[in-house]
Amino acid sequence: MNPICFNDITFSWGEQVLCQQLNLQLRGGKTTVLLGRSGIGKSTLLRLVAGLLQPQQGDISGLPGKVAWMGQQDLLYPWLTVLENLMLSARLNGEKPDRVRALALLEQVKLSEVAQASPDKLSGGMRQRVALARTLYAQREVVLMDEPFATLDVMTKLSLQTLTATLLKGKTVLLVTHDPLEACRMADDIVLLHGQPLAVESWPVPAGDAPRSLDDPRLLQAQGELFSRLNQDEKTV
Ligand SMILES: Nc1ncnc2c1ncn2[C@@H]1O[C@H](COP(=O)(O)OP(=O)(O)OP(=O)(O)O)[C@@H](O)[C@H]1O
Repeated sequence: MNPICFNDITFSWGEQVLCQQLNLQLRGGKTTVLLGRSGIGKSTLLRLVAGLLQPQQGDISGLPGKVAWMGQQDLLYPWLTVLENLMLSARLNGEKPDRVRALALLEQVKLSEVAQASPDKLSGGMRQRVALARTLYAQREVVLMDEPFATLDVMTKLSLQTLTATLLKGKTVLLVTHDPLEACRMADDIVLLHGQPLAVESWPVPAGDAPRSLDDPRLLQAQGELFSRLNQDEKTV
């Protein structure tokens, strides 16, 4: 699978130069986590990849025509059932909805029993599982995730991390998060963002494949080291 490359990207919000001739390569078929203090520019980079923003200079290469997006808000429609929400992209694209595949995905995220329910009847964690199934239904090679678990309680978050890392294996995933533990559990590659204009730093991931188990003491040690590094950045602001 192709890498996604930021080639000499310059982007400013008015006078604020967010990045200047930024170069970054994301491995194809792997999960890259972007970490950095609040306001550093993580979401802006994600939106540049999604094509929602255009750089003033440079380009991003290696992208397929369409990418999937999963954010903090699940954007489920309450007037559609869970199953209909899953298959909505097919309807919007004028394709025949694949009910069998949608039901199989609901089974993978352990929500078969609520296929005909309204999303309004589900908990926050269940709704994000529907959003994950909808992301998988779209069958995109590239998945962009902007803090998808930020609003969930810690136990729900941990189980969603495991499910997501398992089901998205093999796709090119770019995940923005504030959470060092999430990064250490889910990443194949970790990229730290510092400064303005942005500089990127590659950070070592803990041993083993994602999703990494909480039982592994190396995970908690790696989380601590990453937390200290991020804390240094906070102090310099
Ligand atoms: N629509 C906008 N117009 C002007 N400036 C913006 C806009 N969106 C973001 N910015 C600025 O760009 C910078 C980076 O914002 P961005 O949302 O990308 O950061 P972030 O790292 O994702 O932050 P957080 O972790 O808090 O979500 C911030 O200084 C922000 O104020």
